Amino acid sequence: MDESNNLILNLVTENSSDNERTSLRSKLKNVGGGWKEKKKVRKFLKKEIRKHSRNNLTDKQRFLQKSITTVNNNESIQENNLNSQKNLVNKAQVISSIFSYNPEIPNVRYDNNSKSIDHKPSNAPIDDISSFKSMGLDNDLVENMKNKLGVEKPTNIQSKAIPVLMSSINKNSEFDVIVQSETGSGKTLIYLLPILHRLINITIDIQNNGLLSRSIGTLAIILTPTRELAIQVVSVLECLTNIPPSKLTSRRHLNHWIVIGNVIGGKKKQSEKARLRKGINILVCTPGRLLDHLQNTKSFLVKNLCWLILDEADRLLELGFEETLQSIVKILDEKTTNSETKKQLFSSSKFWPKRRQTILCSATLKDDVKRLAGYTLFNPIFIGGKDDFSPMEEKNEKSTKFSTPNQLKQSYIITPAKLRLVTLLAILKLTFNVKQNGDLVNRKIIVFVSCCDSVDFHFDLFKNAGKFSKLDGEKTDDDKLQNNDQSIFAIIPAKIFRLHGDLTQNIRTEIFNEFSRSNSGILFCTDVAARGLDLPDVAKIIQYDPPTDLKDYVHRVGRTARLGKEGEAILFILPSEIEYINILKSQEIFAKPVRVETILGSLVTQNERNQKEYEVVATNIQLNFERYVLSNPKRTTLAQKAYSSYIRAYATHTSTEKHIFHVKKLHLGHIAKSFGLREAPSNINNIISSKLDNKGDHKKEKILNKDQKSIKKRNFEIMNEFSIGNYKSMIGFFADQLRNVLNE
Ligand SMILES: Nc1ncnc2c1ncn2[C@@H]1O[C@H](COP(=O)(O)OP(=O)(O)OP(=O)(O)O)[C@@H](O)[C@H]1O
Repeated sequence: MDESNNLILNLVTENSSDNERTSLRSKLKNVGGGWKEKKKVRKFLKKEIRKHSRNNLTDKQRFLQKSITTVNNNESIQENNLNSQKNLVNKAQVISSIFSYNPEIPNVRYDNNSKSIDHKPSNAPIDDISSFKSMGLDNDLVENMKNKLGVEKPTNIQSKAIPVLMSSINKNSEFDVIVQSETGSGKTLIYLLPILHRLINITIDIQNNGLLSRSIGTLAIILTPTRELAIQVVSVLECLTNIPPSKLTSRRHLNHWIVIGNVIGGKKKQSEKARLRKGINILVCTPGRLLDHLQNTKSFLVKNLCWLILDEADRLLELGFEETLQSIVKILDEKTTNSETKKQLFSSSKFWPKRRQTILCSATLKDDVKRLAGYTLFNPIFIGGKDDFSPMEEKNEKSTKFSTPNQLKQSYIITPAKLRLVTLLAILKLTFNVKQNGDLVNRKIIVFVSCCDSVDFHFDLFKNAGKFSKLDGEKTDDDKLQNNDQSIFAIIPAKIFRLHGDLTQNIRTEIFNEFSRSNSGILFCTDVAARGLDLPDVAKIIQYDPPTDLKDYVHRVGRTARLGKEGEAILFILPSEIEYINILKSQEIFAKPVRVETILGSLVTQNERNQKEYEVVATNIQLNFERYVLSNPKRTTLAQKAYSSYIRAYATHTSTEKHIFHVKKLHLGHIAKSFGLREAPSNINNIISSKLDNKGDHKKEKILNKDQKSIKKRNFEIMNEFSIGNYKSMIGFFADQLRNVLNE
């Protein structure tokens, strides 16, 4: 007995290391005697641990421990296991604060002298003599744009690209165009305005001869990678084409025959077929649904197609889309051959294109342009925001860097995994705590995470955890002590939203519209919201998980600082991911470091900050989160799923970044904390290993092959809707990863 006693006194202190605890565990296993004797020893040990730990605690630590004890007492999960020696050790681990055993934060320069940022907006409308009218665009169209969209002066890229597209009207040739420019610089209008200008003038040229009606079929197809973007483009088109009737006879009808519509999946195909049969002249669509209709809807008329637009072209090229895109182009080539009637129609006005024109645009068109151009474009001209326009060959010689708007303030915060959740809360609190004329200012924030399950988890946590003790728990003394922290949740006066590819289309559309319209809110989302979405007045982007592809960094931060407006973006990285900052620098993306202590310090007053009182408050917040997560099996499952999907999504970083973002580098226990869990779920590999257990090599290979095939089949469905990291959908992916490891 004495021996055991010494053992405990030596090992279980607040500062005892993991090794020491492990050694205790192994020694306890060796306690001899019958079960009664063992039970006695264990009981004694538990008592001694508590006594000793209590004696060694400072006031602050005692407060923390008290909170934890209350939490544990309330939690059946913990209680069920209380008698096992294994949990005695785990319990000691729980006591360790989120501020201990964290990896060292790499030394970075926190001064403000790092490369100064040119704050002059780079994507704003330009203040010179150029105007939409001087580009030759139709007067009524320009007026309508001014009245309906408030657009008067072109942006830099618009003043470059629109005249190029317009110039082909009077030439005997048509050229394909690639447009690359910053996010929020107005690329949508670049391709829409010239098309509408032509259609209006065609209407004027050949009115009353019966050729123009919606039954002419689809004249323009605009392809977008997400349904939300398609819906957005349709709404811009509807504004632009809704031109009031003119008194002038020649212009009276203008574009009354132009029908706009979308086919985007997630809706009944039958109703889409019926609309296509009647005729949709400008069709906005996602690739999968378009291909489906091209293959299966006989009445879908594309023989007169004049324009093919690939919005966010590089994304359309990525995994799951490229094959679809090639099939689309092939079918369109076959179906748009010249016939006599078509020749007759096209000779009726000089505004008809001489041949089908293709336009590509994105903020991140780089090396993939050549590949894409190979099968979609003919002799294209490249127009860049910063470069002057040049032929494609020249463009391929240059290596274009990604560019983000000049006025965008970018920063990063190196946060140990255990501190992530409280740091996120502190940033949100800081952002919403800004006052103007005595009132809290409204803010819209987007928080990007890597997977759908993580969106669901954070959405639920930030929506409900603050109300938790009032709703679910009885008020204890500790709750009273924590009252201060309850107000921390309450201080976020914003509605919480979520958006990811796993939600039904109706809900997605509803959320997208509501967040668009509201002037305050926090949107947790996957990269489904990264591309092309024009959500007005977003003040800040938080990349809580770094993107798995550098391009997505540019698109994510591009949801703010649009059209010359100000904006902020902050990136969370783990200490092990610091090299990512060099990757950003190599692309001339300069972010300034922010100290995690500064952010957490904002949770308390200036004075308390100096005494590190914020550690107490932050630990308490974390405890609230954990208590919320563990209080109900559904919430625990949500957290576990989010944790597992996070790990899987982490494994999808591109090969060039694998040395930075490697699952092996993650401390799983610490990551679990960031999902409000006290330990890493042990079933992370179970999904795959249970499938493989007790199977011979041949069978294992068969299972992996099956998974491989099914993931390919699902590629389009899953990847194009950005639902990566969904717990179920990633099983196949994980099998793929496992195969790679086995092959290595
Ligand atoms: N010249 C302009 N003046 C004022 N507003 C404009 C102008 N051009 C476009 N806009 C508006 O700016 C917003 C952003 O435009 P758009 O979505 O086309 O940008 P983008 O370059 O395609 O961005 P992203 O790369 O993120 O897709 C839209 O609301 C659009 O109506």
